[in-house]
Amino acid sequence: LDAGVKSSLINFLSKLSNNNGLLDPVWNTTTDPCSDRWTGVTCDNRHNKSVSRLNLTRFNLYGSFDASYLCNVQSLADSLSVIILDGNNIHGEISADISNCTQLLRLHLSGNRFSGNLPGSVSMLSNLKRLDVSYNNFSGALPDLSRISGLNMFLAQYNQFTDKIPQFDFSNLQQFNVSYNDLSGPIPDTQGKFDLSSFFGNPRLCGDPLPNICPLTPLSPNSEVNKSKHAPKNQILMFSGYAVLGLVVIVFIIFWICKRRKSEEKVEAVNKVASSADDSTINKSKALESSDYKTGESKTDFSMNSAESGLPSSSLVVLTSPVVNGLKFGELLRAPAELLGRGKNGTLYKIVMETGMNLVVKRIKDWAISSNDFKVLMQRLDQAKHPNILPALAFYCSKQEKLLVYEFQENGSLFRLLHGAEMGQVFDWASRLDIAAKIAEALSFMHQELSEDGIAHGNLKSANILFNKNMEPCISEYGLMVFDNPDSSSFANGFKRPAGAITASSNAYKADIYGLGVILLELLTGRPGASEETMVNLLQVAIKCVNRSPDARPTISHVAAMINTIKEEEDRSIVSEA
Ligand SMILES: Nc1ncnc2c1ncn2[C@@H]1O[C@H](COP(=O)(O)OP(=O)(O)OP(=O)(O)O)[C@@H](O)[C@H]1O
Repeated sequence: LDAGVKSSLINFLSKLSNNNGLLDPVWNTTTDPCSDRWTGVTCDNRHNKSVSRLNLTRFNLYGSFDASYLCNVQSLADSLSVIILDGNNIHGEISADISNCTQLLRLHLSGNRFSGNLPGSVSMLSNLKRLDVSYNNFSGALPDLSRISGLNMFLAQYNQFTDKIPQFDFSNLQQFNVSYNDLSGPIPDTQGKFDLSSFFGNPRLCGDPLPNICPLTPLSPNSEVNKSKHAPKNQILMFSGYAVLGLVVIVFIIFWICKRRKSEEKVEAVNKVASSADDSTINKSKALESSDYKTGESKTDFSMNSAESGLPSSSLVVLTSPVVNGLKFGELLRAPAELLGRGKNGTLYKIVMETGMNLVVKRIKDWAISSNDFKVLMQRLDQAKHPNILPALAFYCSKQEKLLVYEFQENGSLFRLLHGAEMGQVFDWASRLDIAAKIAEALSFMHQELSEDGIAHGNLKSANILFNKNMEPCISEYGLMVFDNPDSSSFANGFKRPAGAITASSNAYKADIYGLGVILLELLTGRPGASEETMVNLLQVAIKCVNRSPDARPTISHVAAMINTIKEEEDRSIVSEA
């Protein structure tokens, strides 16, 4: 390969010092990126052996992304169609040189610490199909990408973008998300293609599909009405109306904040004396463990017991979720409930709220964790957000009772899909591989994000992979590490968990890898339809994951990278076959 390309790649990587030395020994001047298969580099051998893809997902890269090394070297820029740097620790700004990578189809920078503006020069990448800058610290206005007519994915959630949403060519966009930024003003007409979840978390955005209606814009000075002789008087009246309205809103907000503070103080006081009150609550509510929840009209056993005990409604902590704003404990208790399952970790109930929303309450038994540690754990988990992880919406904790509230997922679990009554339905190989890649990515994100806190999933299995309303797989019940006696533990699908799969929290990450391996085996042992080579490759990954020795199991970043490579090879072969 061209020496210039090789040295640009090495220079590019040298700016991204690698913590665990995974790439450095492989990428060096004495080897060839294509013939020696540099990690993360894919070549197009049909066109004079040129570098077509760079996928360095989760390689612990730390440093800055210097686009000039990739995009200012003509022969590299002419062939590079994919740059994926998801899930690293890359910081700094993206230089305008990115626009010289004119052949780019995919630019994925999700889950890093990029900051500054997303440069306007991105809009010159006219071939771009997918742009993912989500989960970073980008700020400033979103660039105008309306000229990129083929763009079908734009993800920018969880940044600090400001100003209005510019015009996009929504007719081609299939995925669009700008939630959790600081955008303002009216949402452009998306042709009804995207729902609330694409825009949530921007308090100053308004208009469809958000519930808040945009305020009427003041008439322009040239409008006919303003030309009338009463115009100045009308304007004064209108603006003083706005001022009065603004004042009322401010007074209301101050009043509301004071009220909230007061109730928070109350909660703290209540929590301090909670232990004695809680004990009596639990004793009462424990009685219901013997009799199941009843669905329907009448009050549930749970509601009666808890109501009697006078449990403070404020003891339910609602996390930062737009889904259940203002959820009250009393509402949960009053709502009809249905027993979904009794697992080894506790009992699960489906709750139908008055609003029609379906929630799930997980009641964990005998978890020897202090209320304070539980709160810290829940808040930490709430900060590590990933689209394929089902977040808890709220939690309640007392000395012995821990409750967790989740959104009910109508589409069921992977376990049900693979082994349940619906197993006859079409569930092709591409979907299985996609699920494997997404679960591995999500778990990799969580392990990395929570590595300092030592929080693993602890009970990863196909019954805990739920499909959301878009049939995206989501890992549920993350972080509820209720460890059991490893000898007695087996998976519902018949795979035996080996002794040592879960023994201590230090080993819990490896237990997650084991759980993932079992899920991969479940995905593999379903119906055929895949290319044999791809299945064998995935099988090899699964076998590595379920190694009896926890130390011999790969890390999650390796697993995610291996599955991604398999998926990309499969995608490529499908494209070339087509
Ligand atoms: N949020 C949810 N929405 C819809 N179904 C759910 C949700 N959470 C769990 N389920 C399903 O409810 C059933 C019971 O869940 P539960 O967590 O009690 O079982 P389990 O995973 O076997 O138990 P444990 O986690 O204690 O080992 C499972 O089939 C699970 O897939």
